[in-house]
Amino acid sequence: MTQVYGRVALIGLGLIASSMCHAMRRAGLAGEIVGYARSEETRDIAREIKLCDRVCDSAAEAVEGADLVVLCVPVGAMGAVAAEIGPVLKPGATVSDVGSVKRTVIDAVAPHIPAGVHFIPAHPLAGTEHSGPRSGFAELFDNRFCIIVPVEGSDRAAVDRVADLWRGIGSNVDEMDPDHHDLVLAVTSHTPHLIAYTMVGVADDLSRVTDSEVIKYSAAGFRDFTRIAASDPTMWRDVFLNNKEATLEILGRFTEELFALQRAIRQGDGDHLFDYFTHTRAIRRSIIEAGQDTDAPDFGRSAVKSK
Ligand SMILES: NC(=O)c1ccc[n+]([C@@H]2O[C@H](COP(=O)([O-])OP(=O)(O)OC[C@H]3O[C@@H](n4cnc5c(N)ncnc54)[C@H](O)[C@@H]3O)[C@@H](O)[C@H]2O)c1
Ligand SMILES: O=C(O)C(=O)C[C@]1(C(=O)O)C=C[C@@H](O)C=C1
Repeated sequence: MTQVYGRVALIGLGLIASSMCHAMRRAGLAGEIVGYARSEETRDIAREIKLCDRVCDSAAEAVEGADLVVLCVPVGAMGAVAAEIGPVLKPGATVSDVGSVKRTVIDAVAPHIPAGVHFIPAHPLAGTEHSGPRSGFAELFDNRFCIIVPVEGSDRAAVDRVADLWRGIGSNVDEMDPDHHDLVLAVTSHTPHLIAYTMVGVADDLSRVTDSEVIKYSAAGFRDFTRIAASDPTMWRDVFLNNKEATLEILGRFTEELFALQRAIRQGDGDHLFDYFTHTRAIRRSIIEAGQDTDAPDFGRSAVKSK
């Protein structure tokens, strides 16, 4: 793989930035990787594990001379970081981000990007419940999507170059408009996380079932909920505060469906339950058929094909 950028600066050295470091190194996509994180502890760890070629003590120092700057901080912190680095960005450089929400990030960051610097927002659809500089791994983005969200007047060549980087990192690339991105992610990621947080909270609250019973008898479904509900609280607080409208819309629809299922259970309406579950099973099967679930065991795929 050939180099896509000379110097890449990563601001925030958590799961996503550290995975980008490993993946860029794996494919030789950057001449030099420079990093900055707000906490001294994170910077020390990054230096100790040699995550980047250089770790700087300020964001401004890290972006100096960088061809690509990627903001990898919680979405609520993007605007403040952009304000700090805006005045020292190299003319012709590109600023991108990896935030899970796009509209508010664009509104907060764009005003700080000087003329002559490109701003190309992006969102890799890959993650784990872990965070921090030690949690990253090169394969995180392999065969996942990275959605690029060009802003008005985005330079085509700059967009294509960011797309080349993400392809080099292992991802498939799509483009979307910011509001549509936020609605899609409210359905596929944000509301499901809220439901997982709630379910784990409910289990914890139920005094007739002890915590040790929940741990001991967790079947696969609940185990997945606890994994998701272990995700970083700062990141997810910021996601919900910044994707308020879309999340509330999807949550409203979710509540309506839940009430209908609740009524069907109370009234013993087996047909309603059966039809509903048949429909949702078809959705799962179409995801597997489209090859979108790389974690699904092979027997799942062949079982679908054989029907
Ligand atoms: N974790 C995921 O599953 C996932 C997936 C895709 C995108 N994202 C997005 O990527 C971004 C980073 O997430 P992550 O999982 O790598 O988080 P993380 O918690 O692992 O890392 C965040 C980093 O940002 C730093 N930071 C926090 N506040 C800061 C501030 N005000 N100024 C400077 N640095 C600050 C932290 O010190 C840390 O180094 C978020 O915007 C998140 O929405 C996360
Ligand atoms: O697999 C996980 O742990 C994730 O939650 C990753 C996940 C998702 O919902 O799919 C979470 C947030 C993102 O912005 C992108 C990906």
